[in-house]
Amino acid sequence: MEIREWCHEIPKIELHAHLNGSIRDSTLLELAKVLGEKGVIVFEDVAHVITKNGRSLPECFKLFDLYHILTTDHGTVSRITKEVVEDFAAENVVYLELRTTPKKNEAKGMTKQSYMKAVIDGLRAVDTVDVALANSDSSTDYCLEPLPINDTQGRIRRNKIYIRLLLSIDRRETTASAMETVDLAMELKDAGVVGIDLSGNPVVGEWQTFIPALKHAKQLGLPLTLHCAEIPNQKEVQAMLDIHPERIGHACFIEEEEWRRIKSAKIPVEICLTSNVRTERLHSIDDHHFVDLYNSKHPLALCTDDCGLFSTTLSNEYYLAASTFGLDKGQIFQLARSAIEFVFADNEVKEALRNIFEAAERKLMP
Ligand SMILES: CNc1ncnc2c1ncn2[C@@H]1O[C@H](COP(=O)(O)O)[C@@H](O)[C@H]1O
Ligand SMILES: [Zn+2]
Repeated sequence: MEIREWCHEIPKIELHAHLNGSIRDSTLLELAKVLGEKGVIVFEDVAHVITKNGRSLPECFKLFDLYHILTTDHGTVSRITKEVVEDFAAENVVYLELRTTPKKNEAKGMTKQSYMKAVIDGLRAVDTVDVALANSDSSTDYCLEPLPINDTQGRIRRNKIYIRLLLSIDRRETTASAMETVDLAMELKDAGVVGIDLSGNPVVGEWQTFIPALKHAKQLGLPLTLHCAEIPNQKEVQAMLDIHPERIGHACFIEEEEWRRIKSAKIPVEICLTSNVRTERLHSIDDHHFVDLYNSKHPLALCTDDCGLFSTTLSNEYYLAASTFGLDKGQIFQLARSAIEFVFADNEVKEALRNIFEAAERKLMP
């Protein structure tokens, strides 16, 4: 089997995917058309931006503001969640930690709670794959059991995807708003929320603003993953490491001294190759810090970040790593499997994932 196809076939774990960055282009265009007809936006202007290829980091954040206009109602939030999960499942992603920023929108009668309910409703509506969402020790309220479906030959065939949610704090938020998100994450623990992310435009916001909420999360036992060093900011990186995050994302502009800390604390790094290349975080993919981390056996996981925005898939990220850095099938499989150890879900899920990879190894490894 060709390596590209094989990267699609192997089970994969996605740890860094933003809901609104993972929307299908076709859905965005459809939503834009409706809002265009209502006169809320000018469709032609928006269509041009959605289908554009290269995107600088500042352009990405402008685009997110547009996405959020397109997706601000409960029904649309449920729809995009359902589609995003189905798309990841179609890439043989067996565990997805999906992150999203709970949003308040008074005009739409939306609260952070009702936004998250819409996300969870979207997970319930998934019908191409079995969704395992509830923590094993929780009530069965959120246990999702969609009906079996037939494959093209009429046989009943179901794949299963484990989903866990991370609630994101946007760097534009106030301390009070960030605190509210952490409390909501705690409330929704039984519904599959397993941690907190800090994301948003890296040139926006002061680190001090987020400290109370991040410390609060720590005290509540919620693991943290932080968007770290997407732009050079050594002071902030140091402060981020002081808070002992369970994982970090990107880590593009890290000085030697901080790498030493990250490596000695073995903090897993979520690597987003296409995202970093597209947003011009490095001169060439050959210079990516993946190489140093991989060679020094540092814990890392390949992730998509925003598969819609960057027109990628997790299979493609594995193929990119294989073809750029010369990894063979055995190394790629091991890389995919190693991500089990960095998921925020409990040991029971980790054990189930180990079994999935063991079965896949027998089937797919030469
Ligand atoms: C490209 N690198 C990135 N760096 C930082 N934050 C990013 C990001 N990509 C996405 N987001 C964050 O995720 C939000 C969209 O998903 P949700 O509305 O939460 O579902 C963006 O508004 C931004 O805050
Ligand atoms: Zn991200």
